[in-house]
Amino acid sequence: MLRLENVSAAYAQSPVLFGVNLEVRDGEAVTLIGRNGVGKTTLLRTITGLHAISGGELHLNGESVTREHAFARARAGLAYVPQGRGLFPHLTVEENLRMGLPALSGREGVKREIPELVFDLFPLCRDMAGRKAGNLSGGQQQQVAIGRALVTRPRCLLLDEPTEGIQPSIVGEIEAALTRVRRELQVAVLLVEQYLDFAWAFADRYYVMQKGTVVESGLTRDTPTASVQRYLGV
Ligand SMILES: Nc1ncnc2c1ncn2[C@@H]1O[C@H](COP(=O)(O)OP(=O)(O)OP(=O)(O)O)[C@@H](O)[C@H]1O
Repeated sequence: MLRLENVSAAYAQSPVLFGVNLEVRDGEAVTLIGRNGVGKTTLLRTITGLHAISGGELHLNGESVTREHAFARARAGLAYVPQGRGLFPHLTVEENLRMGLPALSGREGVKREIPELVFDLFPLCRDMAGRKAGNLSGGQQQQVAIGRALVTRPRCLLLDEPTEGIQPSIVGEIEAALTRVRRELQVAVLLVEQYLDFAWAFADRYYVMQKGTVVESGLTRDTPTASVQRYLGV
């Protein structure tokens, strides 16, 4: 589905990612963990095309998209929920959801409307359709942000710390919704997360990043969270 080979990226003359190798297979849930500042957000932005790749190769569905722009990668099935949700606070929930629709242009047989499943997974997207997104709670905004990403009918969803600043009861709802997304839509997920219990409950496999590169990977079910906690400690 998604394969990174030796991917590097930099901010001006400062390298931040060094030869990252990572794979997310069809329908798989993978979590990427690591301390603040190791390059997780930069990696997600590099995958989406929002940040320039300076070396290596990026494959989507078996084809190289290394030189494709963000819009082409979205059309090829990538969707991204950024850290802090990235909603437009002065637009309504419905207007935010509709922002995902342009990525569908040119895709044959796909109606340019919000799929019913988004309302089914996140009923607040219908119940609060006319409310300004900026007036919603953090947990509600996160649900709208995931709903907006699903509007593009992605095959691979990239999520940057969806539990950040969200109360535990809502984390459970988000986990349940994402599990349904995987099962019912066969969407693969790459989840950047600091909340290990959530990441381990959700993901099949994990990667650990340190200083801009992957230093460990494995199956979550074979690896107690205690053994990777040291990578997140101060
Ligand atoms: N716009 C930018 N310009 C210059 N350097 C940046 C920029 N954004 C991030 N960096 C630097 O790149 C490195 C990686 O940052 P990044 O945000 O990708 O890490 P992260 O692992 O996602 O951390 P966090 O969990 O805090 O978001 C850090 O050293 C950071 O200071």
